[in-house]
Amino acid sequence: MKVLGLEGTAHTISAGIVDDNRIISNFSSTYIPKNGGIHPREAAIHHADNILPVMKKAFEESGLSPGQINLVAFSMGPGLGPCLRVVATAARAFSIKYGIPLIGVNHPLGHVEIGRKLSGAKDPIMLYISGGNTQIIAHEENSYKVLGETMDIGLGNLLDKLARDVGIPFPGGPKIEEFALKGDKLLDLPYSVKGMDTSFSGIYTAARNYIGRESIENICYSVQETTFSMLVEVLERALYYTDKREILLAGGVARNDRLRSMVSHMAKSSGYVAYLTDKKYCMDNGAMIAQAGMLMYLSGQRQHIMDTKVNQSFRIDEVKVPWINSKKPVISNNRGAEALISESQFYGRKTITKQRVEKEYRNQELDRKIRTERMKNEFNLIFRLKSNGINSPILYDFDKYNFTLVMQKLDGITLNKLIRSGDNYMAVINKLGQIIGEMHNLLISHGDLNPNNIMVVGPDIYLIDPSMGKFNCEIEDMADDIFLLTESFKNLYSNYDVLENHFISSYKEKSTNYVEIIKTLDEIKQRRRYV
Ligand SMILES: C[C@@H](O)[C@H](NC(=O)OP(=O)(O)OC[C@H]1O[C@@H](n2cnc3c(N)ncnc32)[C@H](O)[C@@H]1O)C(=O)O
Ligand SMILES: [Fe+2]
Repeated sequence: MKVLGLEGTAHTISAGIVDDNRIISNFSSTYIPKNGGIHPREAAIHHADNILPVMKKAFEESGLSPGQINLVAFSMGPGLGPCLRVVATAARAFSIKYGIPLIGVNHPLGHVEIGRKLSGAKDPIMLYISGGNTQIIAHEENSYKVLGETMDIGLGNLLDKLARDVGIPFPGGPKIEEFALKGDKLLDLPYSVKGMDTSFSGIYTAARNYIGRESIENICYSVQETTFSMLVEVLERALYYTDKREILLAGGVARNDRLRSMVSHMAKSSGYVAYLTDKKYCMDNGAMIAQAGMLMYLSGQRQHIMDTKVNQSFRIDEVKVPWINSKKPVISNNRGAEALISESQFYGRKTITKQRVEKEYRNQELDRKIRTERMKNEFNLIFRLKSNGINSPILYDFDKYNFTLVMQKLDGITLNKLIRSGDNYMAVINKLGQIIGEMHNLLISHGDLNPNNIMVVGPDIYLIDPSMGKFNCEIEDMADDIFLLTESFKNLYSNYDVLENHFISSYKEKSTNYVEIIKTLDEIKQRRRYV
């Protein structure tokens, strides 16, 4: 079948035509703001002025006439309201005029589906990075799940804002990449990873403060090294948790060669296969919308014109994706997300040796800094937890030169496995709420409170790997812990709100500050992109 795709969520208006095998044509026009960021109304005017010319060009290039099209797809969201409405109106008009079906497509779905199509990836972990989004996505059952994402701005947005601060017009990413090639000094920037979530606004503020004091080349270099390392780290964690073997890099920022090489390097050294979307189709384009629309249509999805209302906060996890057959995750035990784990013995006791190995893909100075901090932090926080009566493995040895910790081997099952096995876990959830409440009363946050870091050992619950946690933590850190845990319930269990409610109610029994913490939790949920 032949599908016309129309895209215009933000800066670019584009028309693309695909068939079952290939991209037949694609044509775009990008709005460049005269000053400042994208102005939604001006962008919409640009799109309205240019939608017919780009469609005409796409048809000319394809050699097809509009009457030969079988389906028209358009990006229904997320994006800027006025821009979305221009595209939706054009798509509806085309559908009515030529009497063909109309389908509204989720924009991020377009990015990942064109990437899969062009690269041949089947069931990858996807790192989707654009101006508006930064997400780690994986398919499970009937939809794509967002395993982690930015807690504030998209990485592309950071790059565009930083570029604008030094007088570079949109899109800033490519120019930042050029400058970064000439930088070599790593400036100190916050490294903001929590579980599989990231945040970029603190990095933007810190980077902006270097303007005028450090060279623009070194600022760009440091921003890229830091943010890309964060993303490859969360990508690696996602691969570990899901046990998928393929990686797909998509979205506008995926054009960046340094990022591409870091992802390829990580994949190669860990035995994964990296698929990188063809650079030509990383930025917003009509072909990607056509491709996603075609898959939706072929899987039997139909929309009446009344169902095609634009949705500025449309999320990829709301779409049904039955065309992928993803395997059930199997968690491997011998390789942690960021460390080698081996069974060992310490004076006759069964132990685990955890070594944080060098990550060759990232800047070596940054790598040593992260590994040292994480290892020390894990040691200190486990010690604090245990001395306050919260179960955590006994520590036997610490070798800072080899980045190694030796700790008690726990004979138990992770909460992740327990929930997936369907065994009775409600009592565990209740108890966990109390433990986390007590931990927060001690002003300790865990930093990566996901069900893989919670071990159930007989009647007891143990917390493992608090290496990203904090002592003397803030309310925000505590709320982040709860956010991370309850979000991961969503990916584990369809009745996740039951788990969440049980957890929160037992947490409230113990926490002395829960009113403020829950208030902050609600703010975090609101702050999340496109919620
Ligand atoms: C909702 C939708 O409008 C939005 N689209 C979007 O942000 O445009 P996209 O084309 O996917 O990505 C553009 C971003 O990609 C960045 N970019 C382009 N080339 C780059 C490069 N070589 N290095 C780094 N960033 C680059 C740009 O600076 C810009 O921030 C999205 O996908 O979230
Ligand atoms: Fe995009």
